[in-house]
Amino acid sequence: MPDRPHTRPAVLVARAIFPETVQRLRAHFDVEDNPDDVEWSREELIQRLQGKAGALLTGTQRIDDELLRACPQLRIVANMTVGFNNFDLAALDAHGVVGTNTPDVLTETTADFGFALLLAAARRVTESERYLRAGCWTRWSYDLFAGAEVHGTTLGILGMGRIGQAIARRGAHGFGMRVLYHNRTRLDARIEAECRATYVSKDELLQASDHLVLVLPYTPQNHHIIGAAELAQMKPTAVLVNIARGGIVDDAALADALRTRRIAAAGLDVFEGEPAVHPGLLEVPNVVLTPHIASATVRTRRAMADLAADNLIAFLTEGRALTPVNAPAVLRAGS
Ligand SMILES: O=CC(=O)O
Repeated sequence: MPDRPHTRPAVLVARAIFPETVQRLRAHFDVEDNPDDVEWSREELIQRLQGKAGALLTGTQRIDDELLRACPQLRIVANMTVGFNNFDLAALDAHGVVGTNTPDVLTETTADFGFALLLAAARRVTESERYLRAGCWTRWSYDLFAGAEVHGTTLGILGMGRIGQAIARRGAHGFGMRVLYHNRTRLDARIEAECRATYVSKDELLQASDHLVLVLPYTPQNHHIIGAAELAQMKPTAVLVNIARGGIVDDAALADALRTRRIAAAGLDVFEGEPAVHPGLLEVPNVVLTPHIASATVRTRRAMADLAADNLIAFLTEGRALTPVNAPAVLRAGS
């Protein structure tokens, strides 16, 4: 009997990423990539996924029952993000498809950025830079862009996973802050001690924090977990930082709270419906706005791309994903 021709698995890289990472994938797979970073419609994505066993994604492509039905050869979807709210996990499980994310490699970098936003918003960095660039700075005055203190204040953290803990360590050990946190489950005493963080109820967190950083995953339960009622509980001098996901904050309510100075300022890296930004947020001066870049250092983005690629390689060549987010009882058969 003639040997069956050896076919390599085919994978799709849905967005432009580091060429070196694509090269690494080409050593194992037939790769279709998107070097020009064309914005594919969902229909086009589904069409390009035909015959593909794996896909490297960037967290914005919705992977659900409809897509998985239409792509019966797909066995693994590898996000180049730690968040995976683009995956319908029940659908992945039902179709025997593994999803992966990129935890750990971005933890410290993202925590740095949380602090960058907190400091920038509290100390009015971007607002004062706009003033200077506009040629408005004519002389020193005692209250020019006087902002809120950060060191020695009370830092609240909503969502105490890996990134939340890295922020707590920066606050407690670097800025001498008292750290409060609220999380779905309380951390064990060793981690609390290491982060010097105290568990409190959500209401206490909102009321007692001088500044509040949001680092929780987006789930239906967390939709608008910070809305008008929660903002009303915060101190009027507080700064709110969102490096989690759009949709966790009700952006319309936040724009209103910033406009009326219900809270002092905000630093936002993620938005409901991004890349669109609520017009009310664009109108107020007391908010620092960045385009979803909390993990964007060159080294970290390389590590994220590499980990997503390593997940595809490990799973499609050896049958084990490195950082899976689900464990389907039955896996889709390989082709
Ligand atoms: O938002 C970015 C990520 O989830 O990694």
